[in-house]
Amino acid sequence: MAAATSVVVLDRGNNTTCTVNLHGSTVVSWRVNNQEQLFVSKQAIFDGKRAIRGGIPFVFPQFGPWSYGPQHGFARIVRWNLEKAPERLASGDVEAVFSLMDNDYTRSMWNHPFRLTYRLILREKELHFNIGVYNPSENQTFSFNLLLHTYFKVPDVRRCQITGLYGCTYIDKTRDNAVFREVRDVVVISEFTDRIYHNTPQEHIITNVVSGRKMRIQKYNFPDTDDEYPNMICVESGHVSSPMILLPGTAFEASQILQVM
Ligand SMILES: O=P(O)(O)OC[C@H]1O[C@H](O)[C@H](O)[C@@H](O)[C@@H]1O
Repeated sequence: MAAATSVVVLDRGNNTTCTVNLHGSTVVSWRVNNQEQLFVSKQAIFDGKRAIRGGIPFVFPQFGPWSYGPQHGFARIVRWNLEKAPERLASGDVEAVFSLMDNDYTRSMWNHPFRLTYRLILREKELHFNIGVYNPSENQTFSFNLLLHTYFKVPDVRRCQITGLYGCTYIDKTRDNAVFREVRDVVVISEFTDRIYHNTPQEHIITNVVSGRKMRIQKYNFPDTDDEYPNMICVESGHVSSPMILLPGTAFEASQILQVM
């Protein structure tokens, strides 16, 4: 188990909490009225080294296998800083900010200065994620992938439907990365599925998550959606099918809102 000091809890009251492990700034729990919304594998290892299997791992600067470092990059396996401890806003919502900068370890794989900020706001039935990527270099451009690898807890993935994928092309990783076009208005998952959908709209709804409710995903600057199966459902907002290029001295922002409906 990670040391207590590695875990930051945003507590909105009414048994609505969000727990973040500083290892990877991984959201490991989001409870709404005491109902856990996220899946964490029973086999998840909290050794401060490996990626936490479940919750919301932060994928940066690479999505997928990487010749210079670990799969899905380093952000999910390094310790982040708590930039701003959880604080109650006037609205009653609770905000916390996490950050990560380059160091010798990140430079050994990816030789760029960078600064990531990850701002979370816990509302009554929502969790907001605001990500900033900054390139402080004076002359070097870098490119990256970014993805929030969200594992939703579901009673039975075969009963979930996902909206917002109609007409999108996708890469099917279970079929040698062949490219198809989605023809269904709502996608149901009846077998192991691992796909990247391109240019997805800003909103998806997943039906039949915990307590038979719906989950709304709204996203900004995340043009891709990845989904996956066994006894949970991963619907991930990402910028992965083409690299995001960041010029010196500029910043990129992306955000996601999860809402229990
Ligand atoms: O096992 P991990 O490195 O955490 O990756 C978990 C999964 O991430 C993404 O969803 C990929 O599309 C999958 O192919 C991969 O299995």
